[in-house]
Amino acid sequence: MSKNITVSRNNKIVKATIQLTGSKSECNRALVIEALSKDKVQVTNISDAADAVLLAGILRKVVGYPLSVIGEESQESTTHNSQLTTVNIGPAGTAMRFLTAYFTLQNEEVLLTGTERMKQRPIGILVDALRELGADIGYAENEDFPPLHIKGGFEQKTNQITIKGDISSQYITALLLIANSLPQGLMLHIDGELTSRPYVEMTLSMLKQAGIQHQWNDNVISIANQDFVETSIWVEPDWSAASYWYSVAALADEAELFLPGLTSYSLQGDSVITELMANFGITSQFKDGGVYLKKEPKPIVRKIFDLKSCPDLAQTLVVICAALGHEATFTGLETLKIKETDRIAALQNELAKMGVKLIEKGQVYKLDCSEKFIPEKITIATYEDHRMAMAFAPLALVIPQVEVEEAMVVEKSYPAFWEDFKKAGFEVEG
Ligand SMILES: O=C(O)C1=C[C@@H](OP(=O)(O)O)[C@@H](O)[C@H](O)C1
Ligand SMILES: C=C(OP(=O)(O)O)C(=O)O
Repeated sequence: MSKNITVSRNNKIVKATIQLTGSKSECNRALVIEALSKDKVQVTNISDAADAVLLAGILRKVVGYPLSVIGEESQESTTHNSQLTTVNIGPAGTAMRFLTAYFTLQNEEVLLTGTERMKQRPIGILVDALRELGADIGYAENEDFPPLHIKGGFEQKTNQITIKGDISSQYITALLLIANSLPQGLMLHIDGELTSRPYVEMTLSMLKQAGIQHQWNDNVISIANQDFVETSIWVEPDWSAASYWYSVAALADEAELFLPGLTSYSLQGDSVITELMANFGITSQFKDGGVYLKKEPKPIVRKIFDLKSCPDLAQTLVVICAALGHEATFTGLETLKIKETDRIAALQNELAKMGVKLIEKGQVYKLDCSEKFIPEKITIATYEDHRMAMAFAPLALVIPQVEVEEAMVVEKSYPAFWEDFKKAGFEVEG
């Protein structure tokens, strides 16, 4: 595939069945659980998401893993110390955070690194918590940021940890995933508001599937030292990926889509897309082991969307509203600036190409479509962010040509995205 692809479409009636890959969030938790359980727990329906394939490669110690993750290049760069293994997790935020905790328990010395962007994504809160437990972690470049130098295996000093909840739930998940393997277990006090809460609930549910019990009272989550049970964990299809099909449905004149494998009782908080998109006339009917999306046009009334529990849906929703000229207000977007890119700035830059403004007023963001126009062609920069590519691609239903730069970024969570777009009748060139 060339770097850029151009998407277009000669009709606005979309009918397709799309089989989505496994959730990268569920899969990455399951892989860490599998590794810590010493294979008592087996993961099935592993996601094709590059972040998950990458983590599976590291945890299952696949030699010669692609993307030179634990390949020769990175190992050569660490010859100054033969004890030190370099593990490069590329752009995978969950892998970075989960492995930081995981490697503190292994009798290994590891340099945990990632892309240039990963080196700008803060991790100090998690490192501080692990150090309080007794772990030996150093910063190889800048204080509070990857790469990290982890000397694994430590004597636990305490089981009481207080951690800020409003920066990233991934720090909390990372600690919870290792909690039952700690000799004294863990009592985690969450300080302040918990962001991305459904992801913490997902972690606890998956631990439960693996036999690990917990208590959650007010802001304290406790997990005692206990053993995993023999079981297998099946990874559900990815609801965040499904959101782009809701977007397609919202921008089409007529849409009938079937997404097999998705259920209404998902562990993924992003399944809330069904409720959010009901506001845009998209119905979700669960039957035949999947979900049917149908468009039943109706006026859009809802003006305020709080996305604190589902930050990965922000780009999808903001772009849908921009395309429809619906001047909505968004809250709960605080964490967007430290994701794959500064997603607020990226949205502002790209929406400006169709005259739409996303105006920041403290913690509230408002869309201004008063100068909106529909160009013949729009070229979208993706900032190494898969969700920029996937959120903007459905614009091909309203703009004759949508060129997406560095289109392979979709691999991070949804490698078959462009193939699936073709299946749904889009022309995808490049
Ligand atoms: O735990 C997870 O799997 C994730 C948690 C969220 O991050 P934050 O907790 O940093 O918001 C989400 O944005 C990310 O894509 C996946
Ligand atoms: C934020 C995301 O991923 P991560 O933090 O795992 O890199 C995402 O997939 O939108």
